[in-house]
Amino acid sequence: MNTEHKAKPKICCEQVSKTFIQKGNQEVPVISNVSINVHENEFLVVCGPGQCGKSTLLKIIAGLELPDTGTVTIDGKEISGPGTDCGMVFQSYMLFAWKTVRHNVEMGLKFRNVPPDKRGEIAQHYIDMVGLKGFENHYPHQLSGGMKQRVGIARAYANTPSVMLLDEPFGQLDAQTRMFMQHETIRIWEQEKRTVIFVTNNIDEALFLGDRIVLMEGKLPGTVKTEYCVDLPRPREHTSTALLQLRKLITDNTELVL
Ligand SMILES: Nc1ncnc2c1ncn2[C@@H]1O[C@H](COP(=O)(O)OP(=O)(O)OP(=O)(O)O)[C@@H](O)[C@H]1O
Repeated sequence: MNTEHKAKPKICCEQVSKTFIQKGNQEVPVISNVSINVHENEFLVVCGPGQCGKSTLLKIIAGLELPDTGTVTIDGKEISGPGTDCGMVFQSYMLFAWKTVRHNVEMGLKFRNVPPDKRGEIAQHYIDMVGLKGFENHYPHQLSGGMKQRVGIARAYANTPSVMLLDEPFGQLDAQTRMFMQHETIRIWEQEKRTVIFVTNNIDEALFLGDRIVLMEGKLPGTVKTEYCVDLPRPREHTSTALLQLRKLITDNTELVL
């Protein structure tokens, strides 16, 4: 499939490898020679089974882990630690239980000393964008799983990063809410375009969301097996013939159980 792109990539991972030292001083190579380019405003999905190093790759791109070998650049600048380029949304919601929706969304802005008025204005914009208007003063325990994840998305967006990294954000949601959140993710991305890397172990989610899917191998160390361009118009339907044909092509060409 044609995956050529003329513009210079926004994110370049070149030959990235990482080994962790685990219990008993055992060295566990987790990802090996992973090279991925992501283009400005592209929605890239990294798909692979559990424990193939997807989260580790995302953390390296976010600067939360450093690669042993290889480099990651964003806009040509090498990543050597956490910065403001990347917003991250995690599978476990990572909300502050004792803070309201509004204060959770304002958190990053507060750390960056944005004045309270401006913080409120920015937070409200993103609370509205994710559909939580009216829930500003609710606490996380008063929200459903999908709503909590919306807070996580609003919080990440509020810091206006140019890159959004989403690590299996809907893994804890029931099937119906998950599908709804997939629609919402595309609606939000189309409203405020960002370069997105979305990690999932679910091929249907990958096909629904991605401009391109990078498939990772199942055994450690995780490597990139292949990639597919999903050249289908949006909004997509999970059951459309074109989508199901591509699904078959992908699953026929991989021994992974996805
Ligand atoms: N900080 C760490 N120290 C030691 N080992 C780690 C660390 N982080 C991850 N690992 C190991 O790396 C391997 C890959 O983990 P990772 O979370 O990157 O995979 P994943 O594909 O995202 O998995 P899942 O889909 O199940 O979340 C696992 O065996 C995990 O135990």
